[in-house]
Amino acid sequence: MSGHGQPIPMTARPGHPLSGVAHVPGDKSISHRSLILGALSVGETRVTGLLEGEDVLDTAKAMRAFGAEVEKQGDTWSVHGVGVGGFAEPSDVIDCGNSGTGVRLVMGCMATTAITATFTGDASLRGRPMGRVTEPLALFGAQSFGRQGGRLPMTVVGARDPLPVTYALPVPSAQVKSAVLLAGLNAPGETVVIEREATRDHTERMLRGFGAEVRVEDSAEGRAITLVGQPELRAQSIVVPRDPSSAAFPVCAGLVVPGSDVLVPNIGLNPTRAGLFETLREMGADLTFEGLRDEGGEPVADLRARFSGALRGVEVPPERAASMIDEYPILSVVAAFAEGPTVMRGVRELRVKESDRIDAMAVLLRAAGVEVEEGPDWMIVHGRGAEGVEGGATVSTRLDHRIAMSGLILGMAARRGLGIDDGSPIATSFPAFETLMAGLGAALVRG
Ligand SMILES: O=C(O)C1=C[C@@H](OP(=O)(O)O)[C@@H](O)[C@H](O)C1
Ligand SMILES: C=C(OP(=O)(O)O)C(=O)O
Repeated sequence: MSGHGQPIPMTARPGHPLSGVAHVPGDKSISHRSLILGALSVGETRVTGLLEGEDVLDTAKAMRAFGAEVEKQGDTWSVHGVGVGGFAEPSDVIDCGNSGTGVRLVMGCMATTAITATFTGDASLRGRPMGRVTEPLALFGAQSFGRQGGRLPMTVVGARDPLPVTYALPVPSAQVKSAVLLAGLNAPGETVVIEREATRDHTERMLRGFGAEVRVEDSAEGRAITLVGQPELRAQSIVVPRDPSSAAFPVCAGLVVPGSDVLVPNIGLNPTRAGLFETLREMGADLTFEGLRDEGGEPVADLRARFSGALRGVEVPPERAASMIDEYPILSVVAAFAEGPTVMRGVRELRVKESDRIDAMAVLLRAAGVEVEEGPDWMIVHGRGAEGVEGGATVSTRLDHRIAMSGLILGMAARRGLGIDDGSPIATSFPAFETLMAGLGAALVRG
């Protein structure tokens, strides 16, 4: 839904150690893909553990607009798909709200069907670049007409006789990779995407799970993913794992709030998503993976985060960026409490998320008394270590859920707490955040 209603000012105060068990919601990336691949399949896909955040609910609405039946029955979501190439033309504008993943993946999966759809979103999404998706979609024969700079609202006219495509990603983006692969579903022959840096691989894995033929080969140019077009996707039963990007918030809170001991069970540690946890361990965090096991071919563990007061700054390897791209805002909060500088390079993509996250975090941390340096694709946070973080400010969250949650966690550990002007975007990815953090003992108030 465009817009988030009334802003919800919130304040986090220090002095309360966090303890207990935090069950975070379902993975956002896998939730979007479950609905989309279910809608492109023949038969009924049943999904449990779906993230019921605004981003994913907007994708559910979009799938209904293209003709799939999507409904919730008890704890299970049911999707009756229309099959590859079976999308109907929506009768109204598709509003993807705050979700880059939603709009880019849905554009991909309609772009090789002879229908037209117009997309929009909230003020944040209308400011984000769509050319990165419409350029490869044009190679299939799709046309697009948007605002200047490739911005929403945008109309996509699907290709009548799509051609298969070979495309080398110019940016490390799983959203672009996925849009091209989803478009390739309804093109004859083989569609190939080549990525220099491995990004999250849920689309490849799930396409295989739904019965498509997907090959992955490593070559000198990078990772080549080949999809054989026009498969009949078969409906599946999906259990969505819990989201490591949401787990990052209670985990990092446990590391920076004195006296804390927090358990976050059942978190997927797919290597294309787990870069933050590796980085935190390099910083000397008391973070353990309990009951490490294999579930559905992916490593899963219960994460236990304990405050130790012994965090040190590190240099995050740029090649790790894709595996923790959504976690830099909360990492920069942990870095503020560590001893010495934390250097983050190769993070240009942060500038085109729900907000310019380098700028948003630099402004937030400086307002809290932390020194930050930044450049086009880098940021250095000068950790305060034993001196502690002052806090005390009220900062703008810029329609960005991750900035909002990162600000509140900083406030739980800073001497004078921290206020945010609007916590409403948190509902896009983590609607239970406030209740869950309060359940651990955090002092969070509205206003
Ligand atoms: O494919 C996905 O589900 C996502 C990919 C990432 O975006 P990019 O692929 O644009 O980096 C990430 O930031 C987003 O939250 C989810
Ligand atoms: C970048 C994010 O999401 P999206 O691109 O789907 O809006 C995010 O959740 O941090």
